[in-house]
Amino acid sequence: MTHADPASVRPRRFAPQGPLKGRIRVPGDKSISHRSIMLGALAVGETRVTGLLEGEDVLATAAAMRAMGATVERTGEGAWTIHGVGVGALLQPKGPLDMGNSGTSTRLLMGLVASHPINVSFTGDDSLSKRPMNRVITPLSQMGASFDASEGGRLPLIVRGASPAVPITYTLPVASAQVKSAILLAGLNTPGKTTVIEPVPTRDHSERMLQGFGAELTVETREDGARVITVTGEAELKPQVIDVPGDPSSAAFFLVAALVTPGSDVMIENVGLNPTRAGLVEVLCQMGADITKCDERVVGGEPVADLHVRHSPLKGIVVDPAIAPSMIDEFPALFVAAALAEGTTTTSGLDELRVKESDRLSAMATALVAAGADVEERADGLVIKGTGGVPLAGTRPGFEVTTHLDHRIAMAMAIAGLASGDGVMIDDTRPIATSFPVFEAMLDGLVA
Ligand SMILES: O=C(O)C1=C[C@@H](OP(=O)(O)O)[C@@H](O)[C@H](O)C1
Ligand SMILES: C=C(OP(=O)(O)O)C(=O)O
Repeated sequence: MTHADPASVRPRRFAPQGPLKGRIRVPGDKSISHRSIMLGALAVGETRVTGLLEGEDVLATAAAMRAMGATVERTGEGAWTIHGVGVGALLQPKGPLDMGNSGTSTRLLMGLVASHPINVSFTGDDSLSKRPMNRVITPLSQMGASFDASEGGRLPLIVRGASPAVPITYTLPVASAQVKSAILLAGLNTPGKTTVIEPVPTRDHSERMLQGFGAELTVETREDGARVITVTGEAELKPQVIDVPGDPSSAAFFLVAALVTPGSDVMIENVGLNPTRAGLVEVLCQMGADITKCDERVVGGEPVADLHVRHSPLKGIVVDPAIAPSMIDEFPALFVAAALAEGTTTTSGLDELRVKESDRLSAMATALVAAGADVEERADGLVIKGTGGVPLAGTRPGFEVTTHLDHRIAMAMAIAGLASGDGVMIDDTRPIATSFPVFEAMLDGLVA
């Protein structure tokens, strides 16, 4: 999709609606879907995946793995089979790999390519081309790969893989599961042991899935809380059958929508609640949310539950910055909840939000103020004085929220529209398809 094409933008006003009622099942987890395809493409034999997220980001990963030799086929809704090439056997793609809007595809695939004897060119849309890649270029260069990147370490860029690559021990300077995963994936085809030390735990889907595919991978937690993750290279991965749980980052929008819309009562089925992802539910409960975890179970090696959520009066809190990595993509949704809560919500330690698909601190502050909220933007967080449940005014006629090619800004502000007097006008809903193509249909179904 070319988000940049002005002729095809899809603006929409999200109007106030009655209560949200019913049961929904959000699509599969984006992080796990990317990794299922990548590891399936490296295992010899047939990997079968169900519940795969068929969003544009994951489709970009699928296309890239095909271009490097794997067979990746859709067999039904969310059902995919992958025949991998084996670790070390990725092929030189014929042209550039278009990563679209997806940071995860880009950084993880840069890791995979870095230890293969191939040269790969990566391109992306305007949003992705602004995002920092030096965070992966630095460790992957230490492993022997070389890079021709655009100014400031950005896309478009070329990765020249090293063969053999050199194992490293690397301490993450930023809390980033993408950087961690890029190094571990590079380590798969590197002789010896590659170690990543993460001072602050981040989502651990790569570790879980690498172990599931049979890689030799150990995780130790040091006394200071840092995690030391070591993968042994020249691995042989065994194909798997994977059922992808629902994405908590997608469920987040419906949790907040139900909480802020009077009379709402919604069951969200099959939501992944890996502790490295479940921060939002904890923070919302601290704010007074009525959320019950039902039928807790394990799906695809990940903890899962059905979440029963009912409209609740929320109160503002000071959000502990230590919880940020476990809800890093959920802050846009949380900011909307804060705008409708009683009292002040203070967030900090969120510098990473400035380098996502957009600068999410600035984009959300601007958007919420335009919708009538009281927001102060600080260097590393937002301070939001809530209305105590009184609907926001909504955007003025002729004004629209700019989503900056950022799906999460679009969805968060769509939810704000439900709890507003005049609704919220969004400039372009197309970015939503990167992570949650059925978002609007699901929302429209719940308020019908
Ligand atoms: O590893 C992943 O799948 C992801 C890691 C996070 O990014 P960072 O590693 O940049 O924090 C997150 O924001 C992104 O949506 C998905
Ligand atoms: C940051 C996100 O994704 P990515 O980094 O993969 O573009 C996101 O989905 O919120």
